Amino acid sequence: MGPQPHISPSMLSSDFANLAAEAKRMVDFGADYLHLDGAPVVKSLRKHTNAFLDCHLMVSEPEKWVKGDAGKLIDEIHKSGMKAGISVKPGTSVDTVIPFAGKADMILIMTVEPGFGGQSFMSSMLPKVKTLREKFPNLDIQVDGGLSNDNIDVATEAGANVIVAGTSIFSAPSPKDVISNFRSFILKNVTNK
Ligand SMILES: O=C(CO)[C@@H](O)[C@H](O)COP(=O)(O)O
Repeated sequence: MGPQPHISPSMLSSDFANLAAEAKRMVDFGADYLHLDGAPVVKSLRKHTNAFLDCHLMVSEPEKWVKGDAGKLIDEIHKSGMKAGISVKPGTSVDTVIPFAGKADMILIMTVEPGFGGQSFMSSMLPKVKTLREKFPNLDIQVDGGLSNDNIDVATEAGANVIVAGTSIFSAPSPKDVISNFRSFILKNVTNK
């Protein structure tokens, strides 16, 4: 059996004035993780929802600011009791994260330029996912940006098992159905492949 499904609604698309309630609603709909951009949001949410907040500290673009020492940074994050992930933006080659994939708990392949929700999914990023999945059959591989029922098939066929989605979940008539659909594609194309 391969990596388990993890659906992670992006709270960037939630009602910020009711963040804790929104988070609880997503968990009730079946979310496994909550995706939060920015430390202040994490801090505020922790006050209310400690029980189900699974925190990954994502190291973005490691080669640009850690100068090749992302491995040490991952060790420090682990020592502090958190999981550590690494993310790569669309313009960055997947080769930059391969050296750290055995150490990191998760690799995030951005499928939009980071910044805001509602952008179009970049299918041209899927070869990066495929490369990682071929090399690391048990790795948690996350995709983030423009994910919806229209592209969950190709994203999971490439090997993604952690799905971040804002617009498609929060604007759906039934967020629960979207989360459940994402999960069934991951199970079929990754976990039970
Ligand atoms: O961090 C980001 C964008 O920078 C994402 O987490 C978005 O929030 C995803 O939103 P959708 O593309 O699913 O609307």
